[in-house]
Amino acid sequence: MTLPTPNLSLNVNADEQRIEAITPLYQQLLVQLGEDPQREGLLDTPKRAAKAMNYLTKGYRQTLEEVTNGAVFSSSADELVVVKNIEFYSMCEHHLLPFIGHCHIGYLPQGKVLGLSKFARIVDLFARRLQIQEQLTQQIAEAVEEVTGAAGVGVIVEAKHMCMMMRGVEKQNASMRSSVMLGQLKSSAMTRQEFLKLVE
Ligand SMILES: Nc1nc2c(ncn2[C@@H]2O[C@H](COP(=O)(O)OP(=O)(O)OP(=O)(O)O)[C@@H](O)[C@H]2O)c(=O)[nH]1
Ligand SMILES: [Zn+2]
Repeated sequence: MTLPTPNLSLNVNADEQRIEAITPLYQQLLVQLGEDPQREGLLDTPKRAAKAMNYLTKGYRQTLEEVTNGAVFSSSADELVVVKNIEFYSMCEHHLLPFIGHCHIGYLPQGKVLGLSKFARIVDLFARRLQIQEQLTQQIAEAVEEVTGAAGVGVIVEAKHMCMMMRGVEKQNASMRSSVMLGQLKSSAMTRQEFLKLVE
């Protein structure tokens, strides 16, 4: 029996086509920066940069269904579950510079739990796009709520933004913390406190 692989090859072709289209744009960028794209060290740079950018935005080409892959299990657990310190790398949509940090996710299951690794996959699904931190936080929370049907979801994201460190105000120690609380984590101060204490 032959295994069906049409989707995979379609994706590979789409990636290759995108990289091919982006490569000359990076070549132009090098020229505009005053560089010589023909010098030895830069010969493969436009293609490498295009590949890197394709990877860093791969979340646009994935869906929640794909990344969670049906790993939702029946469970009678109904106490707060917390996954802490999920690191991520994202790209600020204003400057196309990285922002880097970690994310804590808590949820109150009601009949269903999600496979542990899938929380990290959900974070990357949205982090691997052009983002602002507040939207990233909101999208992660809504996705966890959608997949688990949880009675409450809390997400905290803490990150350092290269656009604020390498340029602009050049502050090296400032970090940004954003949170989104849904359902019982929003309505019950006690549950929210429990979540905040667990991720301290
Ligand atoms: N709220 C929020 N702001 C962000 C995020 N990433 C970058 N920014 C900010 O977006 C703003 C864009 O401001 P502009 O004045 O249009 O751009 P700019 O001249 O490059 O700003 P400076 O960084 O102050 O030099 C800046 O204040 C950035 O710090 C984010 O994830 N969330
Ligand atoms: Zn920025």
